[in-house]
This record gives sequence, structure tokens and C-alpha cells, in this order.
Amino acid sequence: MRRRERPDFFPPNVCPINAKANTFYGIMFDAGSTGTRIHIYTFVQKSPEDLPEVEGEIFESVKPGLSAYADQPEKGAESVKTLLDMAIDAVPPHLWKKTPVVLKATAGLRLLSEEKAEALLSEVKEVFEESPFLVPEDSVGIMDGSHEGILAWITVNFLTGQLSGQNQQTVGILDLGGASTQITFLPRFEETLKETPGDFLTSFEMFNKTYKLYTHSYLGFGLKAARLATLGAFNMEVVDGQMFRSSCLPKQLEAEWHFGGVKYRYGGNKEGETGFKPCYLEVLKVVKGKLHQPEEIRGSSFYAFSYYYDRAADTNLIDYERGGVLEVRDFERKAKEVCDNMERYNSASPFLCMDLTYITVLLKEGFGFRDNTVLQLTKKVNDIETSWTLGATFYLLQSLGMTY
Ligand SMILES: O=c1[nH]cnc2c1ncn2[C@@H]1O[C@H](COP(=O)(O)OP(=O)(O)O)[C@@H](O)[C@H]1O
Ligand SMILES: [Ca+2]
Repeated sequence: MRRRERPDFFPPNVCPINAKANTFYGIMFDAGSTGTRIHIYTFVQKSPEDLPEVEGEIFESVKPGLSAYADQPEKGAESVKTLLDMAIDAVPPHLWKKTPVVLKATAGLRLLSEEKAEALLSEVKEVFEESPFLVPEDSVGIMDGSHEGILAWITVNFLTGQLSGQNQQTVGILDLGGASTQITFLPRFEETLKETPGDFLTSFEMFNKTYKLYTHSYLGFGLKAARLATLGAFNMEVVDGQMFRSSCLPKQLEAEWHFGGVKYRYGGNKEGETGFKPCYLEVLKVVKGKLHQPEEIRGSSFYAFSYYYDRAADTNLIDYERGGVLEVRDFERKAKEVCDNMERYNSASPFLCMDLTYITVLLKEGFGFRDNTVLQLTKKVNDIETSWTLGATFYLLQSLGMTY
């Protein structure tokens, strides 16, 4: 493949009229377990004292995620190339060489063998090397789970204006992915610091401030991994034709499902019970006693996104575009409604009852939230996606000396 050269339209020191001298770009790929996404950010730094401003974002995604190409790494890298080609049009040619491109993979790749994950990442690295962008060291890799939470926390608190000025009232965040789930907040009470296991606390420097955050990523507790765990199929050698059944699925259902490159057969409890109660107990077995419950979160409100948002929007608890504010008990009410009337919801995903029940159990019995804990569901703040990718891009630009 030929490298695209910078066209010599402009002499080296002259910018195009509409590109300000203090404008710069960053390209961040989120290689998630269910899809790969590109975020192309435009920043403006008005003065060294101020935080950079996000002027815009171009966002695009493809499905499935990289882990589905575990046995065809070149094909996986091709899906990344398709997205990267968008950046060639979005970034002015004279800034290509100064625009870093990075891909961070999350839980999908964490669950693959090291060999398969490495093969995928090295193909992606080649795609980057052939592009005209700046490819920093470690530009392609698997992200540490604790960084996922911290960087999402940075994003949300930056976008809601909590990281600038005095009087910062930061908000905690909940992210529910396909394969893992994260909780992150800034503890307010000394007591929380005392009763929290050391590996749940991380100091993090950003914008010349140090934050000591509570964060944890639970691998295998993403929504799709939880489906498999509920079915008793998570991390199992699946025997050909083996059937997994659950009381959270429509009685007559029998179907197949592909996740992480493996095919699963699943179905409803033909003869036995179905509905909210038995489903709740089934899901409870997956969650009970597996998560740390920090006392102080019971009374605070959290920002929640990813599958919390998607399932709330699917069931009209919130508006798909605008998001909304919910209490934990709203998920429980909806789970009851769907699970006890599965025939009425048979045009939706067969997993809707299981998913809503899992979200309810995870929030109440997993993290220990109260029924009336308030959740702010958002996809975007000021038109920018609430994803860890923005925090990761800030961190990247900071490490490259491009911001302060
Ligand atoms: O940038 C984003 N904007 C909005 N939703 C996102 C974005 N990135 C991921 N999601 C959501 O994340 C969920 C899937 O999780 P993902 O594929 O990232 O799994 P993982 O985090 O366990 O690897 C879906 O609900 C998807 O809509
Ligand atoms: Ca994710």
C-alpha cells in the first residue's frame, strides 16, 4: 500500500484560511467486544492556562468487534482501515503528520488468548504504519481495565465542566460493555478510602491536578458475558449441539448466538418456570458476592451509559436521542413487565428480559445501590460521545507534549 503524501498546496508555514493555528486533531479507536469505533476529535487550545476545548467529533463504528476476527487477523485489520480512511478526509493534509492515531482494545481482546490478540494487534499496527498519521509508540494495545473507568470519568467530568475552575463537584460513572463493566467515582469520605481494597484506588494526573479515584473493571460482567454466565456457558468448552436454557428466555425459544467467535445454542425453559422471579434468582447466582460494595455510593447519583443507555432506550424508559434521568427501581419495574409478559415483547430481542434483570441485579445486589439511586443516562454531552476515548485522547496529547 502506498503512503499518502502531503500535497504541496500550501508553503510550509502557511495554514489554510479556515484552519486556526491552535487547532489540532487526535484519532482514537475503541476496539470494544461488540464493535470497533473511531473518534476523530478537533481541539482548540486558546491559551496555555486554559483546558483545551473540544471543537468537534466525528464518530463512526463497525460491527462485529476485533475479537470476532480471532482467526482472520487481516480481516480484522481491514475493518480498522475502513474507519481510518474517514480520518484522511476529516483531517487537513498539512496536519496529518501531527495527528496521532491510537487503538485501545477492551474486554473482547482481554478474553482471547495472547497469541490471537497479538496477531490482531500487529495487523492493525501495520495499517497505522501505512497511514499518513503520527503513530506513537504503543499506539496499538489492550487497555488496562482500570484505565477504561478513569478515562471515561475524565471524559464525563470534562464535558460537564467539572474539571475546570473551583468548586468541582465531580460525578461518578457506570459503563456496561459487552464483556466487562466499570464503576468509577471520586470518594468524598475518608471512610471509603479506608474500607476499599488497595487495587480499587488509583491516583491519576490530568490537567495539572491529581485525582485519587475509586475504579474497578469487572471482566466477564459485561451484558453479553453475563448472558453466557446466566446460561451457564461462560468460559466453557462448548460441546457441539449443546443447549443452554434459562427461565429468562421465552418458553418456546430455541436459537443460536455468536459471541467472541463461538457459537452457542440457547433456549427457554420449555417445561419449567419462566418470568421475573425465577429469572432474578438465576441472575443473582452470577452476581451475588462477586462485587465490592462501597457504602458511599448508595446516596449519590451516577452517570450511566453504554448498555444501561441502550436497554433503557429500547424499552422507552428514556428517549433514544436525548437520554434521561431514572432511578434504579425503574429498571426493576421494566424487567418485571417484560419478563412476566414475554409473549408481548417477542418482536424485541429474546434477551430483553434477561438483560433488564441483569442490569437490576447488578445495580442493586452487585454494587449495592438503593432503589431510589438516581442514574443520569447520557450518550452525548454537548454533542460529544461520553466514551473513555476522549479522556484517552487527552492523555495521549498530554504525553506527546501537545497540550498542557
Ligand atoms: O462511543 C460510544 N458511544 C455510545 N455508545 C457506545 C460507544 N462505545 C460503546 N458504546 C456502547 O457500548 C456497548 C458495547 O460495549 P463494548 O463493545 O464497548 O464492550 P466492552 O466495553 O466490554 O469491550 C454498547 O452499548 C454500545 O452502544
Ligand atoms: Ca466499551
